[in-house]
Amino acid sequence: MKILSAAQTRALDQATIQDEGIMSLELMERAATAFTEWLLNRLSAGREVHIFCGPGNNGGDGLAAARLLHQAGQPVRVWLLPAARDSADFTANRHRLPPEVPCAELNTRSLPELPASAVVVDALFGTGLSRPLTDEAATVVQHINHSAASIVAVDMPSGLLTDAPQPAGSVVVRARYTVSFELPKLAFFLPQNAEFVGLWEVLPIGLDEGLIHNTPVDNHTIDLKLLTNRLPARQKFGHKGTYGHALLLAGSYGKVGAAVLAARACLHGGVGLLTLGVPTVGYDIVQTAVPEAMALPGIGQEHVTSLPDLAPYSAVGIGPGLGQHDDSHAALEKLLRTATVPLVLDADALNLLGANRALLDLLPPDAILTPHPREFERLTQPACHDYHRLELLRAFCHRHQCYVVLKGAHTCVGTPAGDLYFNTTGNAGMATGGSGDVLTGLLTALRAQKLSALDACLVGVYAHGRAGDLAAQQLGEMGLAAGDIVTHLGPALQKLVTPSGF
Ligand SMILES: NC(=O)C1=CN([C@@H]2O[C@H](COP(=O)(O)OP(=O)(O)OC[C@H]3O[C@@H](n4cnc5c(N)ncnc54)[C@H](OP(=O)(O)O)[C@@H]3O)[C@@H](O)[C@H]2O)[C@@H](O)CC1
Ligand SMILES: Nc1ncnc2c1ncn2[C@@H]1O[C@H](COP(=O)(O)OP(=O)(O)O)[C@@H](O)[C@H]1O
Ligand SMILES: [K+]
Repeated sequence: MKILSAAQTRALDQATIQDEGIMSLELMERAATAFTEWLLNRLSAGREVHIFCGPGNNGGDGLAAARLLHQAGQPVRVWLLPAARDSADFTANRHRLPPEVPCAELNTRSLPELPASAVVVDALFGTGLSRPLTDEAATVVQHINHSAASIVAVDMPSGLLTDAPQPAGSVVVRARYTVSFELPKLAFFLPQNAEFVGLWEVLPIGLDEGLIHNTPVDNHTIDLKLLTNRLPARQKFGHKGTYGHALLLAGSYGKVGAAVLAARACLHGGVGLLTLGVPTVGYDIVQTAVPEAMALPGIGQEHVTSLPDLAPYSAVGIGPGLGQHDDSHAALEKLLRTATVPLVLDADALNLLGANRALLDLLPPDAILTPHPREFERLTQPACHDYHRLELLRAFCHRHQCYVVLKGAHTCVGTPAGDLYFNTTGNAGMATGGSGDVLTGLLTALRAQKLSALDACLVGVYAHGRAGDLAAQQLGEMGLAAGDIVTHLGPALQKLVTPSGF
C-alpha cells in the first residue's frame, strides 16, 4: 500500500469526489458507516458512546457516526467544540442528527463526566490539523485523556500530525484504537506515536484506485500485494546447485548460538548449500546443531580471524555473534574489498563499520545492512526523533547505494532510490535475543537464490514477521523464542511463492 502525505490525502479525497462524481457528503457517509460497523462489532449493547466533534470534516464523520449508532440502538451523546466556522459537510450532518440524540456545545468550565464504562469517540481533528492544539481544544483533549473511558480516534488521534513531528509537549489524544480510512498514515509506523495511536486499523471507503495508483509516493507498506511475483516457485528439475551456495561468517566464543540460528534460518530460507565460517570453538556445535551445513576449518580459534576463498559462494552473510576483534575487522575489510557476490551485514559487522566509518566507502553496491536503531545510530548519528531517523535512513542508503533494513516493530527497508517500505507483519514476541540473527540467515538465503536486493529485503522482512506471527499463534508472544521463528519460515515463505501454472 502507498502511504500518502496529508496534502496527498486531501487531494485524493477531492479527486475521488470529482472523478467518481460522488458528493463529498457521500464519501463522509461511507467513512462513518465503516467506522460505525467497526465500533458496533466491538461494543456491548447499552454502552454509552460520547462523540467529541471538531468543526471540520473529522467532526462531520463523528456526527454521521452518531446518527448511525443511534439508528443501531446504541446510546450516544454528541459534544461539539465551539468554532468560528464549520465545514459544509459538518453542517449537513449536524442537520441530519435526529433530535433525540443529545447534542451540546462544550463548555470548558464544566466538561462532561466520562465514566470508565463509556467509550469516547475522538472526532475533533483528523488530517486537517494545521497547528498544535491550544485553548479550548487542548483543554478538551486533556479532559478526555484524564478520563478512564476507552478512546477510539476517527482517522487520526486529534493533535497528532499525519506525517511530521509535533513540538515537544503538544497536547494529543491518547487513543486505545485509531480507525483510519483507505490508506495508513506515516505517523502510525513510528514508535514515538504509539502512545497516541494505540492499535490502528485502516478501513476501505472506496477512494479511486486509479488515482491512488497514479499518486507518486516514496513511503510504502510491505504487504501481500507488493510481494506478488517476487519469490519464484521451486523448479521441478532444480537441484541444490540451482538454489545458491551461501557462506555465513558468524559466531565467537560464547556466541556460537547466533551462528546456529542464522544457519538454520538460511537453510529454512531455501538455500541450496550452506557453508559456515565459524571459529574452531563453534565447530562441533554447528556440526551437531545444523548437520545440513558444512563448516570451514581454520578461520580462527575463538573468533573469525581470516577470510576464506570466496570463489564457491553466491552470497555472504556476516555479523551475528562475530565479536569486534581487530582481526575480525581485518577479515571484514578484506571481504568488502574483494567480494563480488551479494553481501548481508548484521550485528557486529555493523558495529565494526560504525567504529571504522572509512569502511563504509568500501560497501559494494546493493549490500544489505540490517541494523536495529542503536546499530544504525552507530553508523550515522543519534536521531532527534523518529522522523529524523527516517531522513537519516534515506540519506544513508542514497550515499552508500545500499539497502538498510532498520529493524523494529514496523521494520523499515530503505533503498538507494529513496523509497522506504514499512513492514506490516511481526509481533512483540519477536523482541527476544536471536530474532535478528534469523533475519540475517534468511536474507542471505534469498540473495544466494538470486533475488534482487530489494526483493530479498521485502520478501525476507515480511516472511520473518509472518513466521513470528505463526509462531505466536501457537506459543503466545511470551512463549516465542527466536528458534520458533525459524521453524515457521517454511509456511510463511510458501504463502509468497509465485504460483506456477496458468
Ligand atoms: N471528503 C473528504 O475530504 C473526507 C474526509 N474525511 C474526514 O475528514 C477529515 C479531514 O477533514 P478536514 O480537512 O475538514 O480537517 P479536520 O481534521 O476536520 O480539521 C480541520 C478544521 O480544524 C481546524 N483546525 C486545524 N488545526 C487546528 C488546531 N490546532 N486548533 C483548532 N482548530 C484547528 C481547521 O481550521 P483552520 O486550520 O482552517 O483554521 C478546520 O476548521 C479526515 O481526517 C477524515 O476524518 C472522511 O469523511 C472521508 C471523506
Ligand atoms: N515489538 C516487535 N514487533 C515486531 N517485530 C519485532 C519487535 N521487536 C523486535 N522485532 C523484530 O525482531 C528482530 C530483532 O532483531 P535484533 O534486535 O537484531 O535481535 P538480535 O540481535 O537479538 O538477533 C527484528 O527483525 C525486529 O524487527
Ligand atoms: K480524530
